[in-house]
Amino acid sequence: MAIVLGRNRYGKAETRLVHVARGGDSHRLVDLNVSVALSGDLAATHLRGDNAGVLPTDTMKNTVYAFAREHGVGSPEAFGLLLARHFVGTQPQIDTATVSIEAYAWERLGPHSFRRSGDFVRTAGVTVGGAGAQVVSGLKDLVLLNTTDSEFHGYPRDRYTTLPETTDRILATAVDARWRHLTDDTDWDASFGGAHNALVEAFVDTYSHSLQQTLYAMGERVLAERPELAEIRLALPNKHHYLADLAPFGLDNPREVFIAGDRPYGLIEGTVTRDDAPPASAEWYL
Ligand SMILES: O=c1[nH]c(=O)c2[nH]c(=O)[nH]c2[nH]1
Repeated sequence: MAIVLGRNRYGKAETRLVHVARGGDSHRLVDLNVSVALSGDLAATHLRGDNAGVLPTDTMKNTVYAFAREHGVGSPEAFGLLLARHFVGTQPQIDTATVSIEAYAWERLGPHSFRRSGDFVRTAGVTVGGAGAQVVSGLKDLVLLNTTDSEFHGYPRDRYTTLPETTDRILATAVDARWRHLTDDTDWDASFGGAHNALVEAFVDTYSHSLQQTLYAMGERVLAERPELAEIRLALPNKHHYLADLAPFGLDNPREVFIAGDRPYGLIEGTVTRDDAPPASAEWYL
């Protein structure tokens, strides 16, 4: 029996970068949270404390800020590709770089004035390694709700089942979705906008018999409308809304008054794929 070093990676997590592009009268604002993770031949530091191959995580943080000045910051996908290629290209002991970015939206109020608009966070995950570059775009915390057109019944019952069947309920979720691109060269912002719209439209349009059915419809719509995408993964918490019992007060409740549940919540997760899509070249998590 031997004890050996397993998979490992390291990097600087959550470097907060705000970039102001001052060209012209109207400024542009980009607000990112950038995490870098590098892996490769890192056995020496783990086994002997030999740091000859350990680019400091402090340097990774500095690189994020320096690249923002030297190259500007466009889409999170493009900025992630630039950074990931830099680390793999300049550090021979590093074979794979993953850059994960959260982008916070700011709505323009004037030429140099903005309001943080927080109805979702855009995400990008770039992995550059031996198999090339893999780009995963996504969003999280997009809260959607339908006040009707949602049923849930026909499920198995056992001695612990108390849930009443319903043909009319509120369906609400906070969308966490990631989608994998077929190439590393796309109009990232147009692609993101199209995928976001497809997700929302499918949620609105789907008459739902389960959140699972809605999940598939959302994924299917994104892949149908975005040929540049291979696969989408969704995690949809079922944000339960319970009909309040107003009978003790002599009141009826024709599906008007609800208790918004916090926890526990159902968590519905699934992947929708193009069956002819090439497999992912790197692991990616939702
Ligand atoms: O859309 C739903 N899917 C479930 O799997 C489930 N389970 C549950 O209790 N309520 C619901 N709703």
